[in-house]
Amino acid sequence: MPGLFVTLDGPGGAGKSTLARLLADHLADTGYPVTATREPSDGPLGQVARHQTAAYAGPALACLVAADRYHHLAGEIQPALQADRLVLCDRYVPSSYVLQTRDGVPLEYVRRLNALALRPDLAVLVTADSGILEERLALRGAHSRFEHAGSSHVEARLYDELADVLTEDGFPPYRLDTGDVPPQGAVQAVSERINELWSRRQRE
Ligand SMILES: Nc1ncnc2c1ncn2[C@@H]1O[C@H](COP(=O)(O)OP(=O)(O)O)[C@@H](O)[C@H]1O
Ligand SMILES: Cc1cn([C@H]2C[C@H](O)[C@@H](COP(=O)(O)OP(=O)(O)O)O2)c(=O)[nH]c1=O
Repeated sequence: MPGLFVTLDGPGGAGKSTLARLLADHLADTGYPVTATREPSDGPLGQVARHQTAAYAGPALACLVAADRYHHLAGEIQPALQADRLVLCDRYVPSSYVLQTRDGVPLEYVRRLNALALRPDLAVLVTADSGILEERLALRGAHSRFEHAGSSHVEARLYDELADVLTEDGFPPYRLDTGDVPPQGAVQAVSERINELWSRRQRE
């Protein structure tokens, strides 16, 4: 697959959406053909998955998110990569490994459900100390039933516990701790990695 596929995952409050927005702007300003997107997608299935986490749970939410993901891949991500674009996706399969297992779905089922999803060229794990995450979430406010007091600790720990499985399945986490790195520092760190991968890809 041409282009470059970069995903951002991590616990709520880690700074994924902030980084995704600033990184997309920075890369576009430096001349990259950027397609910025997110999961759940902005399509009809994604809208339900994003806004109705109170109504959908367990295997139903796992399947809904996976169906949205395959549709998003076929309709937006893969065409952009075919056009040699840099695709930046806020949340992808690693979020399902963590959120769906937290929601009671067996890990093996989540792995099977996502087995056909394209593997990214770079899977960034945006994270921070759980105390910092809790403070940020308290300030920003919760976006879903997955975000509540104490949730950051569980989520951050699960990303760490699943690091080996994620690596084995094609999502080796490139860890970025935003605890003591301001947003512009995070942009700098990820764009350096992207520059390396993009130059290598252009030489292939
Ligand atoms: N690198 C950072 N350093 C300090 N605060 C940050 C950083 N990145 C994001 N924030 C703040 O943390 C809060 C959560 O960020 P957000 O991007 O919404 O996280 P996520 O998308 O991972 O849930 C926001 O108030 C944001 O301004
Ligand atoms: C990507 C993804 C999202 N979701 C659900 C739970 C999330 O809380 C919800 C919305 O994503 P989220 O990133 O928390 O939304 P926001 O950008 O508003 O912070 O979608 C899953 O259950 N599994 C997934 O793999």
